[in-house]
Amino acid sequence: MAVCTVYTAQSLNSISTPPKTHLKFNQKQVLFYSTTKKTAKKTEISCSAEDKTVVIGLAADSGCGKSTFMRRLTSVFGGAAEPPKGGNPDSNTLISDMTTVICLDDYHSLDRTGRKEKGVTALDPRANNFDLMYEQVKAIKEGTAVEKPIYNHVTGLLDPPELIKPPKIFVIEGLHPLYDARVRDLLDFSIYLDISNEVKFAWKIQRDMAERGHSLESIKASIEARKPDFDAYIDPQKQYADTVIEVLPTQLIPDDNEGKYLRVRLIMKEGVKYFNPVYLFDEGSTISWIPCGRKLTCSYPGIKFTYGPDTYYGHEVSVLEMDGQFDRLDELIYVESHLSNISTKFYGEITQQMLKHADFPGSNNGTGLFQTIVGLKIRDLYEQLTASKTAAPLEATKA
Ligand SMILES: Nc1ncnc2c1ncn2[C@@H]1O[C@H](COP(=O)(O)OP(=O)(O)OP(=O)(O)O)[C@@H](O)[C@H]1O
Ligand SMILES: O=C(CO)[C@H](O)[C@H](O)COP(=O)(O)O
Repeated sequence: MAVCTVYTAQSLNSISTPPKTHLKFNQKQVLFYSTTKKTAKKTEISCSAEDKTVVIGLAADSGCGKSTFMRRLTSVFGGAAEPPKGGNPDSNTLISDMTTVICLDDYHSLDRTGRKEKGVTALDPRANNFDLMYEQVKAIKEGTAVEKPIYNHVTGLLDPPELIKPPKIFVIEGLHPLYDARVRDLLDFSIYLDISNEVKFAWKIQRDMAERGHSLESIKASIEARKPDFDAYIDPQKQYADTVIEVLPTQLIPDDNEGKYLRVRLIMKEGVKYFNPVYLFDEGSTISWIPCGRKLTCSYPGIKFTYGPDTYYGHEVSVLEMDGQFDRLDELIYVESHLSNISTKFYGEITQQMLKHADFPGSNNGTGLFQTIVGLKIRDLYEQLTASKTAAPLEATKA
């Protein structure tokens, strides 16, 4: 355990000005008065800065697989994610032992009627309260609980707020986690799910017709109505993401428009602290690999992996791509054993995770595979970040 030197007031009651900084030590909030150093009492205590919350941002349009990704991510950290106990049954929050996932729809400043009256969509920044989003994400990151609003998707109204306590890993998912520069700067890691229009359309039709009773025409109309704001406010966020999962129609079947087979690209930014991009065979080389053969069963149209360096919005990136789908998920171990920097804790962990959630959408293709890999990379990043934060105060004391 690191040792921290803390200057506390002799008596907290004697302090009339607001504290400069809040630090969290051994589960307790300690007020740290850097400006009152002369009069304050100097104490050395063991300090556990590992309590600090790591903040992850996941951006995507509605119906693009955020919930599915979240289920894979929270599973990597263990324990099931549940809505807050005894809270609003329409809460959008999911809590597990290590993680709390909030949906940024809760920062809509206009309810459904308000948006209709003003003629704006939920994607429009004018329908969202970024000041509050920033204040509350910052507070959580600093270890302070917040009363977060709830946007009720059933009624279309803003409900009374719910208490959110700082977890170890705080995930903010939704339309705008990377839109506001202040919120963006609070993120320790960010992901953008980039689903091409063709694929988005196929997924939305499948869900909204089967589960929500919408007609094909109304789904088409809703996608068209959102498109200008999607292009203006949501899509540009992908340039800021540390990792993008891009989902496109297959190239294995010429002019395919059935949407059954997908080409999925994992675009990983180089130079991100605590994040080493995954590679296939040889780091930095350009590789094309058709693994179908003795160890991997592939029916038509087969499977193709590619890997190599590229640039994305002016950033150096590594891109791992999978086109096609697995016939047998247990054989994924063959592919896993050829990937490096995957941040697994034991041989076959990716395959085990994929088999565990074989019923989730995308488990037989690159969407499930890459979401699982990103989950493992986030766990690794969390472990490195907390280890470094624990060590950091000791360094400060030495200085
Ligand atoms: N990887 C995938 N492969 C195939 N279909 C998928 C995949 N991911 C999601 N879908 C489809 O898209 C639908 C929406 O997925 P999900 O609920 O995870 O998205 P979401 O972004 O959380 O949506 P919303 O924000 O509207 O709640 C699912 O019901 C499923 O039909
Ligand atoms: O883009 C969305 C993100 O989930 C929703 O459409 C937005 O939050 C508005 O919700 P609703 O349609 O339930 O009023």
